[in-house]
Amino acid sequence: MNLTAQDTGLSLPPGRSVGLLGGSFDPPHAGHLGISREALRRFGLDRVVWLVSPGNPLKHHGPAPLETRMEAARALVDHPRITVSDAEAQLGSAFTAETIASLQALFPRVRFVWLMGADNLRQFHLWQNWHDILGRVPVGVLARPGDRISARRSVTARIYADARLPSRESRRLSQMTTPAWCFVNVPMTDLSSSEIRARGAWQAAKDARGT
Ligand SMILES: Nc1ncnc2c1ncn2[C@@H]1O[C@H](COP(=O)(O)OP(=O)(O)OP(=O)(O)O)[C@@H](O)[C@H]1O
Ligand SMILES: O=C(O)c1ccc[n+]([C@@H]2O[C@H](COP(=O)([O-])O)[C@@H](O)[C@H]2O)c1
Repeated sequence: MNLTAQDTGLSLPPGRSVGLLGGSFDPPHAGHLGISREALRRFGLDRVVWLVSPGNPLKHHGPAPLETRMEAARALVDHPRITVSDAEAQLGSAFTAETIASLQALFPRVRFVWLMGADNLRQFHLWQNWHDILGRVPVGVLARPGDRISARRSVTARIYADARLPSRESRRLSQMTTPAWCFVNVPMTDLSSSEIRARGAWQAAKDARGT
């Protein structure tokens, strides 16, 4: 990796707490915005970065082109402390553990927190080097309709039960020694990219822009 911190386009001041919300964002929607705002507040973060992924290793559908998803994400984000980034594609990493390791090497004094919806906690133990992710960064999990209970009963939740930070202490998450994770109940939005794709709304938007 010959990339510098500047090449990533991310301006992340040392000492700050930065939440990383990785996703396909195919397309981005109000649910992503909602959990990002809640993560800023509930986990006491200075910034949330949307890491628009080249592709989720566990999903088999080919996502829309990265540039189309980046453009849609930028158009949707309306918050000064939420940033949209294609750093993962620049880093050339397909897996989250690798992405986090690279970002930590580029921004050694930033306190990163991995963010995800409850659906991802349910299958987190299938991710590559998932123990390594939990060893590297605290993980903030946000409620998602239909997944609150299964997430809390997940393999990860059971194996890392002792590393769970009670939700009333969620603002301490970024300061915690790893492994640490915290599940917060937040106002939920019943939106998903797959449902939007199924409705054909994303295709219609892409057609309208000619992409
Ligand atoms: N409505 C939502 N509530 C809570 N978390 C969400 C919501 N939508 C997305 N997320 C979380 O945001 C991150 C990125 O999600 P992603 O881009 O895959 O969107 P998605 O709606 O989950 O897509 P798909 O329907 O294709 O699975 C994931 O951690 C996911 O759990
Ligand atoms: O690293 C892995 O093995 C891995 C497996 C599944 C998902 N992820 C990451 O989880 C994030 C959410 O994925 P998605 O497609 O549900 O939006 C995104 O950043 C993916 O790269 C990562």
